[in-house]
Amino acid sequence: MSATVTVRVPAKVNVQLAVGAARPDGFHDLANVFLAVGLYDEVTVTESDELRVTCAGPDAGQVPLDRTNLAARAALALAERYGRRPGVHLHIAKDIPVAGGMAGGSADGAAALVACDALWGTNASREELLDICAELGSDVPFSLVGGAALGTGRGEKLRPLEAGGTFHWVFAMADGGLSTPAVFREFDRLNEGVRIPGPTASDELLAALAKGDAHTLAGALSNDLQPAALSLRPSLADTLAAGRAAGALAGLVSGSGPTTAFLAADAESATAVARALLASGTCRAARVAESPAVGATVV
Ligand SMILES: C[C@@](CO)(OP(=O)(O)O)[C@H](O)COP(=O)(O)OP(=O)(O)OC[C@H]1O[C@@H](n2ccc(N)nc2=O)[C@H](O)[C@@H]1O
Ligand SMILES: Nc1ncnc2c1ncn2[C@@H]1O[C@H](COP(=O)(O)OP(=O)(O)O)[C@@H](O)[C@H]1O
Repeated sequence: MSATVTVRVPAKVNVQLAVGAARPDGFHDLANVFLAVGLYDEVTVTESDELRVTCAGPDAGQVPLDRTNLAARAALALAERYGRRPGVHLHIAKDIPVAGGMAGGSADGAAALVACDALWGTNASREELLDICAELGSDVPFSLVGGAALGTGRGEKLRPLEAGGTFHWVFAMADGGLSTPAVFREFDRLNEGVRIPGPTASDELLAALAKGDAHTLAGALSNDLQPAALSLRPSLADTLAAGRAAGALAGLVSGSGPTTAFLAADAESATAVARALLASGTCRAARVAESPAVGATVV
């Protein structure tokens, strides 16, 4: 048992996000094809008198440092389950955009859980950790496992998927975030009176993912939340147009947005698309990243 543990955890993009009708509990059933991408946060935990959260990085000012922080909630949940005092300092080195549709908060929750488990020597089983993750949020279990997975239910029930080869992405970060509940509410408003079929994953998309075929994957990318995100943030249409004009195979809103994701044919093309996106003035930053990436890992 060491006095400090650091865990690295990736962001995600949803290569397919099929959304069903609102459930009585307010959530939506999903067919959520998650892919972990190589943009990372790092969470470092150290023994401390009391629970404390600090955060560094360009978006750090937007991260809550109280007990609503998902990293703090994860530490509290594990401590409660094992009858421990949650005395830790959690430091988040944040590179994943905040409220960007890339599951940054979920990533920090999963990372803190793995880090506290190692620091405290609780040796929780994978199933227990996944259980706690699902209590923390719909996206948190995927941040733990990484790679590629199909999330059903509200996204928390995972089936690992094969992802052959490396995919090259460009992420265009927008100014400000979008609230996930607000985007789901806008989805409901836009679909009022519409009969929404049960969400299912596309066989073509899963086959392209398994083969590592970027061109076919590009044609199959889809996000049912995109119209809602565009309705709340119309300027994202300009970013999508700029990325496509710059030679991306395809572009889409990442999850609930407002980050937009572009699939490129190769690393060279990704670099060119990122440069053109930044020059277009339609985003605040453009970053290249590869997928798949491994889930929360002690470093
Ligand atoms: C949309 C997605 C796609 O992966 O990601 P983001 O874009 O936020 O990263 C996820 O479904 C977000 O998951 P997560 O951010 O963990 O959401 P949660 O904390 O579980 O739920 C926040 C709120 O979002 C709505 N919500 C979330 C998941 C779901 N399947 N149906 C919903 O309607 C509900 O209003 C819920 O109260
Ligand atoms: N560790 C964290 N990092 C970022 N945001 C957090 C964290 N913990 C709680 N939050 C809250 O969660 C909200 C959603 O953030 P985030 O997970 O980054 O985006 P998204 O749900 O779009 O993927 C933030 O606006 C913030 O209030």
